[in-house]
Amino acid sequence: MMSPQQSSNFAPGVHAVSGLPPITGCPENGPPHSEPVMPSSRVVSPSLMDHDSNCDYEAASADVSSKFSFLRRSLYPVTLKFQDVVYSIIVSDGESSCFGTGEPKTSRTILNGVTGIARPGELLAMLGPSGSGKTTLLTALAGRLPGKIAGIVTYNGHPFSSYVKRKTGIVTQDDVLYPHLTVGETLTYAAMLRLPKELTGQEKAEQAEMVMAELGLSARRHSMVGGPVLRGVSGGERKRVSIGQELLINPSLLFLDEPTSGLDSTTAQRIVMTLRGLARGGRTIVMTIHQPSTRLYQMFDKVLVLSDGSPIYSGRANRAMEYFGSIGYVPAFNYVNPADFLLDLANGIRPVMKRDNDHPQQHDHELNLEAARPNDPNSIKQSLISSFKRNLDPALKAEIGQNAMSFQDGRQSAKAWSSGRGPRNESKWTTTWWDQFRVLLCRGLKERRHESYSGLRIFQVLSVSVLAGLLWWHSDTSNMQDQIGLLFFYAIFWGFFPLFNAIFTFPQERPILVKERSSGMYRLSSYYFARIVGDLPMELVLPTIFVTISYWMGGLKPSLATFTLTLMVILLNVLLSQGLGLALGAILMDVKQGATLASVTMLVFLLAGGYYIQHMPSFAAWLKYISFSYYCYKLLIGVQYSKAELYECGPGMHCRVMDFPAVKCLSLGDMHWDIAIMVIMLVGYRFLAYMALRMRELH
Ligand SMILES: Nc1ncnc2c1ncn2[C@@H]1O[C@H](COP(=O)(O)OP(=O)(O)OP(=O)(O)O)[C@@H](O)[C@H]1O
Repeated sequence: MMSPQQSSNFAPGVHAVSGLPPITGCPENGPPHSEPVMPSSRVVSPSLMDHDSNCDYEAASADVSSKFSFLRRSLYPVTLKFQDVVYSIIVSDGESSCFGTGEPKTSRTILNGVTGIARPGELLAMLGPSGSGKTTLLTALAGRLPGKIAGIVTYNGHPFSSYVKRKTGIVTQDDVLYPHLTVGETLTYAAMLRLPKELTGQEKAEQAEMVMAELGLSARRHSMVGGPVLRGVSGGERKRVSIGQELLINPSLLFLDEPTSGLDSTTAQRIVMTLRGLARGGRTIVMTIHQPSTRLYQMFDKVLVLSDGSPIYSGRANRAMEYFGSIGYVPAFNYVNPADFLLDLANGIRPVMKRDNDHPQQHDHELNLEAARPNDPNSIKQSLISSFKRNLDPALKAEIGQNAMSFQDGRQSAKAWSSGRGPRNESKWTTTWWDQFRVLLCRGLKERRHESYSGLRIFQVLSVSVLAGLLWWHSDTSNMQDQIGLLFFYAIFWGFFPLFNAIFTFPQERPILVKERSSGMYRLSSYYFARIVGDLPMELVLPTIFVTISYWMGGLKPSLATFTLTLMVILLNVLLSQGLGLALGAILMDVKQGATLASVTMLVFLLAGGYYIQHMPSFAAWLKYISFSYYCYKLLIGVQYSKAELYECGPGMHCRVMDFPAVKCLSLGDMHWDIAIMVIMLVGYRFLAYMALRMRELH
């Protein structure tokens, strides 16, 4: 256990002076804490510890570690311990009716009694077949699992806290990055958001530069990151960008979910080498990996092997083979990849017995033992799980037992940590609200520049405006119905268009928002305001172009004041419908559902807008009061025609516009009320969108 006092031995200032744990060269230069962990020393003697196999990598790791020395400043080494971690979920058992009602729910255990320890300077790899629970365990240890876990997980003897959260980096399996930003922009914006406000912008940019240089990304500084549909940098480079984003904060604990998947072996090796170097700098690094090569395996300090959510081994990587040998599982060949061997065991595949020609009697004895052992995969797994439980190192048990006590005692101190009175007395946010807003606004504008100024969008608006101008070419009051039709078209077109654009906003941004918010990068409010302010230019420029073209071509009142007021009403309508789109997107968080609901809503608003149906039955008349198109349409007519305005209602006859049937039924009154209602809707929809985002975060 490490008390706060003890752990303060690693306090940043002291650490900066004392430097990193020494890297002295092979064979002594193992991780700083190199005592054996598990399985029991009864099974594998500590004297069997073998550093030689790691020899080649130590020098390289030392090299990488020294490269990253610029990150030492605020390092706060963390010992991660976890004991008997159990995690279950409730699932429907699949025997439901085709309507999906009344599905029986059952509990499924994903993790079952997982125990282990990772100390500063160590690289712990979690191995296991697909679906064995590696990602779930990693997410749980990183404090990001939504449900409750049973068991004990401590960080320097304390439970998870907001302080630990800020010292923790997590790199997910899928790279969650903005595809249209360059590598340089991605890392620089991350630095601006994640590094403390005490550093100047220049210093933060320099930090991003250094991370780029050390991860070999400098040459790709100006390349787009790309994604599934947009070709950008390579998969390995993208992975390094993701790692770089976490390195910027100099995490004491770094979790990586399959950082090498999909990469060639050389790139994978380079990445693991980098991670090992980072670990040697005093960090605790935990990663999951599917099928490491022998070379990769040799770089791990510790491994934890999971089989169906239960551990079959947790301890030093270079002792795993001896451990399994000591409980009777020996590979058939001398030169087997340990990872392949462990994965076979985790899958319940018993290794073929190796024939020992020098000791045939011994071999026969082993064959007899072998015959007595279970053969089917489930029994083999069960036998391995039980062996692991039996052979847990007593020293570790005692150590974690102490931890359990400190966990109880630590509740108070955990509170102090999370309330900001922690070891470094830091506030919850590293940057101010305004800085977050500013950086997020700039980043959003850069990311969406292609979308905002896309030729296709501009072409769409230009072509519709010219078409409308031609269709309504110089319409005048002799064709009142046509002219009113143009005003209604404005209300509808500028209701649909922004609504459908806005619906995609939050469902599309959700993965990045979740990732960045869970790293405590910024407040939700600063993100939200940056997003809506960032959308403004394009939301306002396009309708302005549209109205300017179609208004004058369409022969509406040739008065600058009327034109300006018309434009204002349309811009208000645009902001309102955008707000509704944001709210629908945030509530449903699903593009398909959002688009369906939006089309139904807009159809209702269109029909209840006052143009098509002038005499609605009283039981449905209320619909028009919730339709913002109705208020917009009323305002456009109120702005266009004065009370005394006349139109040609027959050959040589003039009537009051206010008596025109389609206008009369709108019962135009004081326009201030319509404006007030639209403004209330505008604020209400946006507030609703914000609240929906907040609620989503809680679930
Ligand atoms: N929220 C969930 N709902 C349903 N099943 C879940 C959930 N979370 C995890 N599981 C299940 O738990 C098991 C472990 O999942 P996990 O992603 O941790 O495995 P893994 O070892 O990381 O797999 P892989 O190597 O394929 O990524 C899987 O069978 C998965 O389907």
